Amino acid sequence: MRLIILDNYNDVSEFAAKYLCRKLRDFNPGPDNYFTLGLPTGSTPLGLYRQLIEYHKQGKISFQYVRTFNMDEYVGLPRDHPESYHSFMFNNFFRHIDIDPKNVHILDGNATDLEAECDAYEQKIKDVGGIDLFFGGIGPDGHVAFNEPGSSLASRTRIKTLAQDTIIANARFFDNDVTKVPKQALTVGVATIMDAREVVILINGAHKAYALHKAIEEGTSHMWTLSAFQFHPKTMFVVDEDATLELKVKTVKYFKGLMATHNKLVADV
Ligand SMILES: N[C@@H]1[C@@H](O)[C@H](O)[C@@H](COP(=O)(O)O)O[C@@H]1O
Repeated sequence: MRLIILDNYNDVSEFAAKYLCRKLRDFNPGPDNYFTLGLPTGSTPLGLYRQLIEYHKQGKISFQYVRTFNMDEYVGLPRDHPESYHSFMFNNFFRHIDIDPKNVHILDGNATDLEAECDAYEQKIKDVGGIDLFFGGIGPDGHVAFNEPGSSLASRTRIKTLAQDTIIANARFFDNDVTKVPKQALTVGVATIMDAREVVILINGAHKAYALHKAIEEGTSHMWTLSAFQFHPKTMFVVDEDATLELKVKTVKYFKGLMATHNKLVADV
């Protein structure tokens, strides 16, 4: 595991954006060599998306040969609803870069057969050879995508009923009215993300500090689904200072001591 501790949210976003630039440069995508990216929604990745749009404008990054798979989507929310994850992704990212919309994959929460939709999504990921890099965020209860506490760590893409904590947390996007938040979502499973060749989780804010502690300083538990990544060979957490408030001083000191090495990951961007 890598734990990158940065001063604030802007630095987290910039580090993540530079990391992807470097990754793509090294991968050198082309018509016969697409890079497959897993993407989250939520307020956390907004800074990353803004920074990537900026790098795209500066000609530092192209998404022409990138295909994407999003983590999740609400069930029953019209696709053009401003809070659907379809709208979120196109408004905040895809519309501003050179990705071909046919290379964008987002679960359809209005499919007539939701289970078939989930199975087809897993299959599509397999068919393209898996995900090279999955970016993720977390909820304050340590959920990743919509893998709520108690989700199987072997879970695959499926329908999930949202936990009350998540409904309350996401009410801010629905006029602060919990009754307007959809109660179900389609989500990739923990195992779907575990299959990615690399996972990068962005975490900021004191409200997520306890989840980070549970994820990395204690045992693996399905009550903190983020902790599953202790078994992933290549996971990186990029976090701000506030998110480390519940960590041991020893943990923080150790990883801060590695910053010179970590900075090399984003050098020359
Ligand atoms: N399904 C999404 C998660 O993928 C996301 O990580 C989480 C955190 O959102 P935020 O970044 O706004 O705190 O929100 C939702 O529950």
